[in-house]
Amino acid sequence: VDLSTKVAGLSLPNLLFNASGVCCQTETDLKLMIESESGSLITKSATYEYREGNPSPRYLPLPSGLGSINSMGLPNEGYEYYLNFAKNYDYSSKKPLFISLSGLSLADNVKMCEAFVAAELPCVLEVNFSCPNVPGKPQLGYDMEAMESALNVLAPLIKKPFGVKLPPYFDIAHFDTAATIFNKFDNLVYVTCINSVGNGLAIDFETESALIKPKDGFGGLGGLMVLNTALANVNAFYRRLPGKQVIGVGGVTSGKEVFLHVLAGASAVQIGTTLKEEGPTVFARINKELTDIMIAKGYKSLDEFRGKVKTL
Ligand SMILES: CC(C)(C)CCc1c(C(=O)O)[nH]c(=O)[nH]c1=O
Repeated sequence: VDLSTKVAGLSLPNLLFNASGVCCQTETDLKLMIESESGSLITKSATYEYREGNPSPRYLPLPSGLGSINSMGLPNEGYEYYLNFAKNYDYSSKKPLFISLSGLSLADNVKMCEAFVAAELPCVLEVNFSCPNVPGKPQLGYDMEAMESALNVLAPLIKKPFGVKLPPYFDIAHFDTAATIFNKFDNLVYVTCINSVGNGLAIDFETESALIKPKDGFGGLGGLMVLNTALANVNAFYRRLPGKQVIGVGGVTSGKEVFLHVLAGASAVQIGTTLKEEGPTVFARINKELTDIMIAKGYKSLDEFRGKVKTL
């Protein structure tokens, strides 16, 4: 990600981009990302067919201000829309394009990957493991055997370097098991941690009602409240995946959380809830805040502190 922001003599790579799902479903959204001061952009997770998604209200910032809840239901334009976008993308812009795929079955993921591989484009493919392979079964990221067998099919098919989007893990044994699986695949070159913290429930005190309509109000949690889970997942996989990279996402509201994600080991950092609430100007603000923090702390490059979180 080399869109360096030249500020105060520091020329840092621009490590910020959108969390998949936010400001990235339509060409209009994606153009806003291209025009923003983000370093990269990623598309909304694509399924084989167009999807309307769940009924609204399906996303809300929480009254507490501590985050958000969503049960979007994978609304997207269908994978051919994003394939076409990737075919027309200006790769000389130096702003890397990531394509998120979230097939409703392994067969769908295979068909979508085959189409992108056949197109031989410079975009980077990312498979969303927060999607169940079979409706009603746990999401792929929480079914270790299914995750490994999916990778046994998809990694050789994709051939080029690719990444996976992971749900948060909360058990050290799960970090160990998942990392052992990922280390079997050389072209799996990065993991993105974390997807929203699954199936939270926001209830309004006055109305005594769930806040969002789908799934009896159950939805993925994002924003500041998931920061510490995100930092743990970034650092756990940073420690366990030598030679691979970790993209951090979760809880970024300012340069401070970006700094913490990099300390935890992140090579790039995505913004979800705060981008949804503030809009694409958030990238200029947070890039400046991060630069100011580095100047205050005397750091000249991100490598000086990436992954260098201290322990007591
Ligand atoms: C949750 C799924 C609908 C299975 C995947 C898409 C997705 C959604 C969504 O489209 O509801 N929301 C998230 O916070 N993360 C996701 O990965």
